[in-house]
Amino acid sequence: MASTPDILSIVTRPTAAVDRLLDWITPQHPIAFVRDGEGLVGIGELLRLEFRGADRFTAAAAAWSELARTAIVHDSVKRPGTGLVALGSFAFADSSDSVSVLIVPRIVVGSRDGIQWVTTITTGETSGLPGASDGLPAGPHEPAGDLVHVDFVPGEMSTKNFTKTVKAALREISRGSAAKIVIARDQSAELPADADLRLPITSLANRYPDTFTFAVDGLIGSSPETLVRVQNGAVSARVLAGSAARGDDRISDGRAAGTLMSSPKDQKEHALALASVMDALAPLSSELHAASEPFALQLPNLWHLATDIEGQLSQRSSGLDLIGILHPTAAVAGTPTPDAIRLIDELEGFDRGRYAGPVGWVDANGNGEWAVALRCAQVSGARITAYAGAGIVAGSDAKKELAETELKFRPIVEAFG
Ligand SMILES: C=C(O[C@H]1C=CC=C(C(=O)O)[C@@H]1O)C(=O)O
Repeated sequence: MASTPDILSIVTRPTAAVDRLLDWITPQHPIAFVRDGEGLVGIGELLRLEFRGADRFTAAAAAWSELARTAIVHDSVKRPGTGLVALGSFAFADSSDSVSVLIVPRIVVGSRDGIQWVTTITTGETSGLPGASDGLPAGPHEPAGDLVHVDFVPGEMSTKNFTKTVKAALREISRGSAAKIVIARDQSAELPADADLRLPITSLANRYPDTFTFAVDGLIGSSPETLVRVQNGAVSARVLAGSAARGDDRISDGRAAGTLMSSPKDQKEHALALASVMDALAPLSSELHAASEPFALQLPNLWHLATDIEGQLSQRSSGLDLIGILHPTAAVAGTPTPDAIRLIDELEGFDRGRYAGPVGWVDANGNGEWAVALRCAQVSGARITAYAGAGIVAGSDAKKELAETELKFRPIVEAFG
C-alpha cells in the first residue's frame, strides 16, 4: 500500500551543467532509466509508494494521480519527464513476494532531444520554489569505483530443471492447455558489501545503447523491449519475441538473421506476442499501426524478431493505466494469458520478482516510458539474482531454449565480469 503522500513542491529548470547523464548516477541506490544517452537519472529518494497484489497497477495509478493533483509545480522546460516524475518497477506476478514501487527522487537530471534539465522535488508547500535552490547538487558522480566481479551460479531453477520444465511445457502445449508458455530460470551470486553499481550500469548502457538501461530499487538491466511509451497522447510499443544467436562473422550473422526471419516457430511465437499487445491497445487507441512483418532487431548478443506499434490514445490513459492493461504480454507469459500464467506458476515454481514486470517512469501528465524488465538482475542486500526466459511453442527444442537463455544472461553476466 502507498504511504500517505505529502504535498510536493517541484521546480524544473534547464541546465547546461549536464554533459553525460550517466555521470550523475549515485554509487549506492542508483535510480536511472536511459537509452542512447537520454532519459532520467534520480539522485536520492524523497518518497516511495509501495504496492502489492493483483491491484498493484490500479492502486499505483490512483496514488499517483492524487499526488500529481496536489503537487505545486514550477516547470520552465515542459516536456515529457519534466516536473513531477517517479521511476517505478512492478512485480511480474500478482502473488509475488516482491513489492512494486514508485520512487520520487529528490533530484532528477534529465535529457531529451538535446535539452537537459534538473528537477528538484521537496515536501511541503513553501520549499523548492524558484530561487530557493539552484538545482544540481554536488556532482557529477564520476563513473568510478572498482569493477564489481561476481560469479553467477544456478539459482532456484537449475539448468537440468529448466530443460525438464521446457519439456513439461511442450507436453502441456501438445495437450492444448496453451499455445505458448514462457519459461524462465535464475542465476545468483554474492555481492561485496556496499558494492558500487555505477560501473556495471554504465557498462550496460555503453554496450547496449539502443536498449533501456534501468536501475530502480535494486533492479538493474538493459531491456530491448518497450512495453509502452506515452507522449502527449501518442502511444507506442516495441514487441519482441523470437530470438537467434548472432553469427561469428558477417556471413554467418546474416544467415542467422535470415533463418530467424523465415522460421515458422519464431514467427508464430512473435505473432502471439504482437497480438497480445495489439488486442490490449486497440480499445484505447485510434490509428493503431503495426507493420505486417516483423524486422530483425540486432543486439550485441542476439537477433530478435521485432515489431513497432504506434497509435493515438482515444482516452486520457496514463502510462500507469496502460502498463496495468498490457502486463503481462505474451512475450513474457504466453498465450492465452490466464492459462500461461497458471502454467508458469505450476511449472516454474519460483518467484520471478520484478523480472519481466514493467520498469520505467511516469510524469504528472501521465506521460512515461515503460520497458519490460528483461536482461536484468535484482540486487537485494548482498545478493544479486539474474533472470532469463524463453518463449516455448510447439516445435521448441529444450536444449536450444537453454542456450538462448545463456545468451540472454550475457548482458548482466558481462556487466559483472
Ligand atoms: C523472456 C525473455 O525474452 C522475451 C523477449 C524477447 C524474445 C523472447 C524469446 O525469443 O523467447 C522472449 O519472449 C527474456 O529475455 O528473459
